[in-house]
Amino acid sequence: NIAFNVDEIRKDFPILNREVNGYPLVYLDNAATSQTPKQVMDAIVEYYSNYNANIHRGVHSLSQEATDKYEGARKKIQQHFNAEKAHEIIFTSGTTHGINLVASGFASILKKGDEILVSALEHHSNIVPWQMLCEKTGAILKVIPMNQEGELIYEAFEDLLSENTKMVFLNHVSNALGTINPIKKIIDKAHEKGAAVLIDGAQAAPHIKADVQALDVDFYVVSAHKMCGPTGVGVLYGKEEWLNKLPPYQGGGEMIATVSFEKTTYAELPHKFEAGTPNICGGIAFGAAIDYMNAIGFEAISRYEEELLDYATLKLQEIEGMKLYGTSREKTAVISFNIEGLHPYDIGTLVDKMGIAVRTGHHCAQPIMDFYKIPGTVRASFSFYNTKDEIERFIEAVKKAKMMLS
Ligand SMILES: Cc1ncc(COP(=O)(O)O)c(CNc2co[nH]c2=O)c1O
Repeated sequence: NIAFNVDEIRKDFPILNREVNGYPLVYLDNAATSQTPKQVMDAIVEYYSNYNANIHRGVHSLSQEATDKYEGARKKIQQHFNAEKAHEIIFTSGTTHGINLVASGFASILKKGDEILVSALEHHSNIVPWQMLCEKTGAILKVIPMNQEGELIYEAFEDLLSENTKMVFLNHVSNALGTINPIKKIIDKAHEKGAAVLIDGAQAAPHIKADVQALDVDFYVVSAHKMCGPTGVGVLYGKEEWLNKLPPYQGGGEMIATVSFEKTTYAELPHKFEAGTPNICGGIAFGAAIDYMNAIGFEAISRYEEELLDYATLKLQEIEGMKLYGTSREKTAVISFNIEGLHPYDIGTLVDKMGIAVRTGHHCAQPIMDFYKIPGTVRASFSFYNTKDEIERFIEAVKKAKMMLS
């Protein structure tokens, strides 16, 4: 890994030099989407400049080149997540697509009265597909509760588990609070009851290098745009045994072996789940993003982001009326907060006038806001290319916004 030098790293992100409302941009909305280094942009330009062609089955050289690069990216992603086989990596359009693919597949497995467990910390994209599945199958959705610190209550999870539990799904990291969930413990416990586990890794992927074999997880989903890649592409990792049990998600080209009006047979993994022309460039650029982050190193990224988180937390807590949500000791560099008597939306709008980009609202995690009985929060989420100077500007802007609103 290269020595961690944030000033050198920032040179890879042209957008960080721009101004917003006459101020230098301070981008602290990384949990929504990360910024894109020029190494990833170069991979996109290179694809469309030199080897854009439709993949698989093409007999011409350009198609073979594009296919090799696309399948090469799949292998890179397989190695990154330490999947046993490349065909356990299914390209998707992102986390939401991956979750819907699995939930849809379980419609042919679950029956009335089966139970599926979801955590209270989930993003809507890891709640709604499962509610739709329950509507279809008569399965019962049960919720693993959270505590005031924004952590799952493990004992309650154990109590909810029963012989009827067929699936457990939760995020590796909460997008609204930053809480890192004890997923290995949960996976092992769920497997004791024979339940399959899907982990939503969208928010973990930019901070933690998940090892799917060590976790023994059944499904793990991520989006490229959370980890320096482009939007519109992600992957679903699934254990081969599980992916072979699920029916195809979409019908069309690529996902078939033979088609006749009498009978159609489906392709082997991974193509069974990859109908139609995929986001070829997106998949290749995702591979470039993984190379980029691994060159810096997740250990170095994690250490640096922890420094940023501790510093920002300390400085925010100096502000009178500050209330932080998500105070687990195990968390990534995400801070959700409110200031007594002020609406998060007003704070977010005012700091934007000073060039600071944060997100306000329920963050597609309304059950968490309901738990805390609040309409939403201001969420600042940091990445390895943010600096302490930017945190100081952010804190000053919050203080100024508070003054203007009081
Ligand atoms: C935990 C989690 N799961 C799933 C998703 C959906 O990912 P997508 O399919 O790539 O959209 C998100 C996106 N989270 C956010 C998107 O904008 N602000 C956020 O916090 C997320 O944070």
